[in-house]
Amino acid sequence: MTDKNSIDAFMRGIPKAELHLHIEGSLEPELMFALAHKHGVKLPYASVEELRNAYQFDDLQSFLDLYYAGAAVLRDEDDFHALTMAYLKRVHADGVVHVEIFFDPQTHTERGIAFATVIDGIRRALADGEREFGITHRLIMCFLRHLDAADAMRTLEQALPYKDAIVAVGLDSSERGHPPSKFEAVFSRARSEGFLAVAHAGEEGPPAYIIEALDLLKVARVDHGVRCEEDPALVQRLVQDRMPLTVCPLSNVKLRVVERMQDHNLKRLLDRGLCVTINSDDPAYFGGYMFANFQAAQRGLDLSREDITQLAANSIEASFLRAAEKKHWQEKIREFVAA
Ligand code: HPA
Ligand SMILES: [Zn+2]
Repeated sequence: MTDKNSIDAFMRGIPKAELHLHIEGSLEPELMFALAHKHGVKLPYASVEELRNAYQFDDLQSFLDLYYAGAAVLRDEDDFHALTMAYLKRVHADGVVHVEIFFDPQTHTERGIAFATVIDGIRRALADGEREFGITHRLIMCFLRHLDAADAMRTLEQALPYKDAIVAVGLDSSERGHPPSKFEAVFSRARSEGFLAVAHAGEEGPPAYIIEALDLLKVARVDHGVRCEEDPALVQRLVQDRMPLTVCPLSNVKLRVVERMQDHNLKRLLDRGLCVTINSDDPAYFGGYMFANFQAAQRGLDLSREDITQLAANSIEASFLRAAEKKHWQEKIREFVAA
C-alpha cells in the first residue's frame, strides 16, 4: 500500500465523516447558472468558466463576498433540495458515510427567503440522501458573526420549532473583530434549549478566540482552530480534552491561512495527539470535496496509511453520532484497514 494509486484507493474507500461543510459553499457554478436562469437572476459573469476564474482569494473576506453573492440564486425549497442532493451524491463517491452540515439561515432570511423554505429543502434532501446513498446526517445552524447578537437571537427563536432537526448551533463568517464573546448570551440560550455548540475559531483569528469558544460558548468542537499552535498551553488543553478540530486543508491554502500545503500544521497537530479531522469547508469554491482534501494533505504532508486511518477514526469520534453508531463505524474502519 505505498504506491500512489493504492493510497488514493485507501483514502477514497475508508469510511469517514465530514464535519465541516457549509452547504451554501457546495454550490457549483453550473447549478448557480441553472438557478439564476430559472429565477431570472442576472449574474455578473458571462459563463461558468469566467465565474470559476473569479475564485482567487486573498483572505477570508474576499471569499465571503463571492459566497454570499452566489447564494442569492437559492430561492425556493427545490433549490435547497437540489443543492444538498448534489453534495450528498458527490461525497458518496468519496467514501463519506456521515455528514454534519452547516447552513446559514441569515444569508437567506436577510433577503426575504423564509427560514422554513431553507430548512425544509435541506431536510428533504438529507432524508432522500440517506435512503439513496445510506449517508446519515446531522444539521448545524450557523450564526453570521458579522451581524449583531440580537439578529442571531432572533434566528435562534425562528429555529426553535425545528429543534429536533438541528443538533447544534455554530458561528461562521468574518472572524476578525467578531470574537466568540459577542455571542455568549445567544449560545447560552441555545444550550439551554438543548442544542450542542461548535464555532469557527482560530482560522484567521487569534488563539484567544479559541479559548473564548471553549470557555464562553462551551463548544464541543472547534472549526478550523489551526492557530491554536501559537499558544502551547492551549494545544496541551486541546490534547488533554480530546477537543476535535475540524481542519479544512484546501480552504486554508485558498484563503491564505497557510502559503502552501507543505506548510500546513495538520500533521504536526495530529502527531501531537490532537483529534484532528479533514473536511472540505466550501468545496465548490476551494477546489475539491473530501477526497481532494485528503489527497492534497497526503501529498503535501506525506501522510501515511496510519495517519489516514487516524483521521478517519477521529472523524467518527468527533461526530455527533450516538455511541452505538460510532462503535459501528470504528469497527468498519478496522475491517477496511485489515482487508
Ligand atoms: O471558512 C469559513 N470561515 C468562516 N465563515 C465561513 N463561511 C463559509 N466558509 C467559512
Ligand atoms: Zn467553515
